[in-house]
Amino acid sequence: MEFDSSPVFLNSEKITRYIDGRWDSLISCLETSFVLYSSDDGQVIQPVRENVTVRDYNGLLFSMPVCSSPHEALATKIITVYNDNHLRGLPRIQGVILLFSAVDGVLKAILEAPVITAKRTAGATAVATKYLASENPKILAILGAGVQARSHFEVLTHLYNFEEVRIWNIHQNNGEKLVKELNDKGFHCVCCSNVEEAVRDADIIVTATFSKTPILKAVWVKPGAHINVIGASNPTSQELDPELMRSAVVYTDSREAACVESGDIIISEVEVYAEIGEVILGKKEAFRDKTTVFKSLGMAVQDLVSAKLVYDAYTSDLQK
Ligand SMILES: NC(=O)C1=CN([C@@H]2O[C@H](COP(=O)(O)OP(=O)(O)OC[C@H]3O[C@@H](n4cnc5c(N)ncnc54)[C@H](O)[C@@H]3O)[C@@H](O)[C@H]2O)C=CC1
Ligand SMILES: O=C(O)C1=NCCCC1
Repeated sequence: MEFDSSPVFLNSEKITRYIDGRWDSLISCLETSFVLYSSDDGQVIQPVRENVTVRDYNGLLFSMPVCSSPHEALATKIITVYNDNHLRGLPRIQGVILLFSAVDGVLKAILEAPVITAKRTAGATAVATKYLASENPKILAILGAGVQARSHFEVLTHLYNFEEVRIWNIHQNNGEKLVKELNDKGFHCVCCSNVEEAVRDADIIVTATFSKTPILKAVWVKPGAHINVIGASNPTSQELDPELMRSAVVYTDSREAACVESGDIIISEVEVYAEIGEVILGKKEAFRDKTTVFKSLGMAVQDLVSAKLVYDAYTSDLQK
């Protein structure tokens, strides 16, 4: 019997076709992935990711393997993160996700990683925000104007009807460019010239930068705000002032990863109160009235469920 073992290759354009406009499905898959990860029953096996430093070029290589029994799938995301790539006119994050069957080990698909990384990170934030933010948020502030800033704008404006969306970027011209791009699509956003102005009275704040040192201070943040911390994914970088970290209830995606990868947690010496999966499971409380931080590191299981969503949509399209 012939066995066609060739995996399909899904490039960014194809992935966009199968994932765009599907925020609700993606958010629901990601919510499930948080629950599976934080359950104690071993349905998801996900070691802390490995990384290799490329010292000469300010780069990193990450390897992120995972097995999810309920999905009968294995995946590994392999990405490079090159902080100086904007100077080369290249994206900072590049790579692929390999999706295998857990039943027979067959490699089903190779998917370019950037679009899924952008969407699943924002989708994961959406899940955390749904549980942790105040019920009727009016002001959104986004710090950063890159890939994650865009996907976070998309998902959070999909979930909420904000009265105001403010964007700040270290290079104001890029902040203005993003604001123009969004306003041309019919939104109403404003570009702020400093962080304090951007976050004043904000109900939801997203930090999505490559800053190594804190950009957001406790005194600027409204008590009860919810902050999604997307950048600073290594033990020596911070986006939040330690005082702010200490004044908030801190949630994360993976406690195990946070304790070795998050500078915001390690340097501030704060306790992680809960994984967001534990909140969804009802094992830990969602303190909506307090200032909350969701420290997102990014998990391989998020890539697995998102890659599977895209792959399943692609294969079912082929059968039509
Ligand atoms: N938690 C997660 O699952 C994931 C986190 N990330 C992290 O999110 C952050 C943003 O990633 P992308 O949007 O893909 O990158 P990007 O390159 O598209 O955007 C980066 C933004 O950071 C700004 N920036 C750079 N240096 C800065 C500094 N010193 N201070 C303030 N702003 C600065 C840039 O102007 C730009 O607006 C990175 O830290 C990345 O590692 C990325 C993917 C997944
Ligand atoms: O989960 C991911 O994907 C990433 N996390 C932090 C660094 C860049 C990519």
